[in-house]
Amino acid sequence: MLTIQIANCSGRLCGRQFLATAFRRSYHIQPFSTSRVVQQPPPKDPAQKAEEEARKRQRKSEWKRKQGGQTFLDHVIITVRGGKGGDGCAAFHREKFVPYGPPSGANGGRGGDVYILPTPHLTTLSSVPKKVIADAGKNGQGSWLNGKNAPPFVIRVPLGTIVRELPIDDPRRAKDEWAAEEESLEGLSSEDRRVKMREKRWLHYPGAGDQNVARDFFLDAEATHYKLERERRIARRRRALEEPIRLDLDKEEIIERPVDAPLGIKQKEPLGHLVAAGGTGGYGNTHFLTKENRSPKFATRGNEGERITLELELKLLADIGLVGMPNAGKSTLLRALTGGRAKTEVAGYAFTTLNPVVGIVRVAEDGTWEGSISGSEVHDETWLEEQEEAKRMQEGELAYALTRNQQAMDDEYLLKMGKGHHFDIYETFRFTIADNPGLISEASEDRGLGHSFLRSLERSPALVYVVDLSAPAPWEGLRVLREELEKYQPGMSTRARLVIANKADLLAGEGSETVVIEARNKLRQLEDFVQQEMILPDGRPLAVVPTSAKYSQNLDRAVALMQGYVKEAREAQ
Ligand SMILES: Nc1nc2c(ncn2[C@@H]2O[C@H](COP(=O)(O)OP(=O)(O)OP(=O)(O)O)[C@@H](O)[C@H]2O)c(=O)[nH]1
Ligand SMILES: [Mg+2]
Repeated sequence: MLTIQIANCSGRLCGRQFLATAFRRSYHIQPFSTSRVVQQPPPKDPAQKAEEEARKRQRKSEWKRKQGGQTFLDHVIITVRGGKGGDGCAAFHREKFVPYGPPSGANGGRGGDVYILPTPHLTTLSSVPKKVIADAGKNGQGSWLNGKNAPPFVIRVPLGTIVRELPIDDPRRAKDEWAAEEESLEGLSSEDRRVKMREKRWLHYPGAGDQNVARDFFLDAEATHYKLERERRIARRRRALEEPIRLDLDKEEIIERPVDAPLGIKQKEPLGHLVAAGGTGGYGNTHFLTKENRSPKFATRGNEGERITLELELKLLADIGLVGMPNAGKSTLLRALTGGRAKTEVAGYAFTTLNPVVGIVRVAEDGTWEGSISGSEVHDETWLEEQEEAKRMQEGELAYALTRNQQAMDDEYLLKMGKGHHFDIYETFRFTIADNPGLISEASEDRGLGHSFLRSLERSPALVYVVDLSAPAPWEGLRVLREELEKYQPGMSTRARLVIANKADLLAGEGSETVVIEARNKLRQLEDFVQQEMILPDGRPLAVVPTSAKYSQNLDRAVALMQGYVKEAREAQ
């Protein structure tokens, strides 16, 4: 068969291609196609696909960890600078038959302000930029056109962040704009200094510079400018000394939208707290117009924005902290307890979780908790759940699905679930619980993910150990966890109250009698170990609860115990 290969050329056909196409058409020749020659690879079987997917995810998470970008950061120092104001403009109005028009140079726009906004979905400070400079305002123009103000810059930080301004004498604090200028002028003669400072503050109409600086009118304006600047500097210093910034960002900022707001009009977004104001724009030459001087030929440049150095510290405020070896099922447990609301990755390899994640457990009067009724029964690995969801979506199953809130409002749902399950009404208690990265032996020597993330649990009143009951000797793991907690902070392990022996479902095997007896023995062995070695300061041993987080089994007891610890801790406060 005769085939003609055509070079792939986008756009119009070149001469040779045109001839080839005409030739092909007249002889009914099919174009050369690679798809007929290259064989498609055979479809992969699901097990192989799953394995590949898991490997891909693990590589990605390891890469993230090595990049250091996603590792948990709970303390940073950032320097923040408001945007510079736009320069004023020195211009005169020109028009036909008006050869000497009035001054028309307008003012510059304000530089961007910098705000700090607590954002619920963030869990670490690693995404906070270390150096923030907001945009500068636009310069003013002739024809009385003022420059545009710059947009604000919003630094997003997780809820629970404490913001402190570094004190004025702290060497880590960045210099303010005046100190920075003084440093750059060091070693210059006083005349050179004056020239440089003037250049930084003034703009002259083309060719009028020398003439301006020799005139009293300009020198008066300059003196006023310096006076205002000095006042601004004193005010700024006083504020930093008397009212340094200190924010405890533990509440989300919500802007109430009016119900009858017109459609299509942009609604206000929450900005957060102002930490550094942008510089004001410079004055155009119209500003200097007086009866005595009808044609001022100078304008001022925009002011620098405020410079400030902030110390951010993240204090996760979880009532309960989960501590366990990698893969014990901590993330699965958090997802099960929050009915899948807490977005934390679950996967079958070590160190899936890189940052602590906090979820909320809502408990009703009758002891039931939200996750037990509104979430799904099985909490599988994240990628499997995503696949399942995508499949259901494709099949159109979710087209008419009710959202969680719609469900709660649905009478049928209430009837089915019975009283006490409308959580917006019957919720009587709630507590927060933090999932953490895995802790391994010698974490204090920086093995695995180290143990610095335990800092986020320093303020948690109760800790819960999670061990894998299907492991050969779960009690060994418990010993390691306790040692690592002690190495991090002596006395920390005394806050541990409960041992969750997870993955109990794996011990059931096919359910034969011998397997069940073996499982019971193992659990008893664990309980014995805890009774002998893990004693609370008041002499009682820690409680042991076998569970299956994946299949939501026996979690009621765990929730009830946790609730008790949190209540106790709150009462003791
Ligand atoms: N059979 C069974 N498997 C479970 C259970 N809980 C968790 N798993 C599985 O155990 C593996 C690890 O679960 P994760 O929840 O990611 O464990 P983790 O403790 O958060 O692990 P790291 O984040 O790496 O410290 C996953 O494959 C889960 O599906 C359980 O109760 N039963
Ligand atoms: Mg995890």
